[in-house]
Amino acid sequence: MRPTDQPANPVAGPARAPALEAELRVRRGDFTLDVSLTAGPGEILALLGPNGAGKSSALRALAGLVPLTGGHVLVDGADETTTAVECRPIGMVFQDYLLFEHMSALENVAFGPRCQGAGRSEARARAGELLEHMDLGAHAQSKPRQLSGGQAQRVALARALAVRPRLLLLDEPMAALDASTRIDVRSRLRHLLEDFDGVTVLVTHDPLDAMVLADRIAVIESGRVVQRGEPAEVARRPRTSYVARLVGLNLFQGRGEGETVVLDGQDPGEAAEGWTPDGPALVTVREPHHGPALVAFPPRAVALYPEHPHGSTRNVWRLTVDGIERFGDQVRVHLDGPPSLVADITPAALAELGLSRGDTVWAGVKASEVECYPG
Ligand SMILES: Nc1ncnc2c1ncn2[C@@H]1O[C@H](COP(=O)(O)OP(=O)(O)OP(=O)(O)O)[C@@H](O)[C@H]1O
Repeated sequence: MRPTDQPANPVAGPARAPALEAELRVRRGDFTLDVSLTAGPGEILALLGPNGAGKSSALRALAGLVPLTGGHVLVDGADETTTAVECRPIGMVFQDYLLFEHMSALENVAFGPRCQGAGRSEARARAGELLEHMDLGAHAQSKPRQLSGGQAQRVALARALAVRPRLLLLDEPMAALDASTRIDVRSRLRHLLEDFDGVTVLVTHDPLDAMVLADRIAVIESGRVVQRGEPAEVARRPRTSYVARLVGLNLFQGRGEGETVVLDGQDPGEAAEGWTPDGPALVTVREPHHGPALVAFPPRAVALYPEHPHGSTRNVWRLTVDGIERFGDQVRVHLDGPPSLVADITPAALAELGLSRGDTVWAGVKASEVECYPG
């Protein structure tokens, strides 16, 4: 039986104030990780980053699977830094789920509670509740090999939640699924975690996972957090070229001088051919900005012209076509600058312009399409 102080919701844990506060310093060979992570009750924090950035190392350090060379891990205010792995209040879902093949789904989920000292019927009752919650009641007696990828993932999630963790660690939980299953599983996972009042830390290198699932994102590159914020903020105002590529924006670094940003490494005095007062090294923005600045705009905001355009477009650069590729129902044109950027245009516009590699073209972006923020 469930202890009387446990809430009826099978996913919720004890009613303490859950939170994560971690400083993680880890050495793995030549690689050093040095990140701080915090998350509030019920929050899903995504660790997003390229291969080898240190995301899994951070997750494993939280779990106690790799030792810290410095820092601490506080869960609900309790210091778990030196707590043995098996005694930490954590649940973990690995990429390949690691379900026990010889056990049924129910037995897999009941395993953790049994290890925690729950009686057989209590553990099975809890496992049954969780499987029902995961919409897997009909599969309780199935062995892992009889389950689809999405079902196996939900059993793994139920198993991780069965120990009533305060910290749920998900390592690339979508990686083993094919593309069509991922879409369904992604939205379902968000829904399943809605009632979990502990902290979830999710590792992914897929920006869509992070955008759809997470309340907050920490972007890790080379063992450091390079950007953190809510998904919409990260998508709108990327701070590194890696993030800009992920969210599909052109990004430049420069210096704000009022409504003009002078791009780094581009001296307006050494303007290239085609220089105009709104020339290649300058970006006009809507709000005045002073000091180090980042400017970002989407490829679809770039219009291409065979001649210098006349009209209200404030940013006009003469660029060279470096490559052309299909991009959904659009065409992506890679342009060599300064500034080097990508433009998404329609196939009809491409045909009209008759562009090919090496051609020069005029690119225009309205100031109202440019996002400018402190660099
Ligand atoms: N067991 C290990 N011993 C030594 N170095 C390791 C070990 N595991 C990982 N590393 C190194 O630590 C660095 C970070 O790896 P980690 O797996 O944490 O990155 P990641 O961001 O999770 O990457 P991926 O997305 O490829 O899984 C890498 O440079 C890797 O080579």
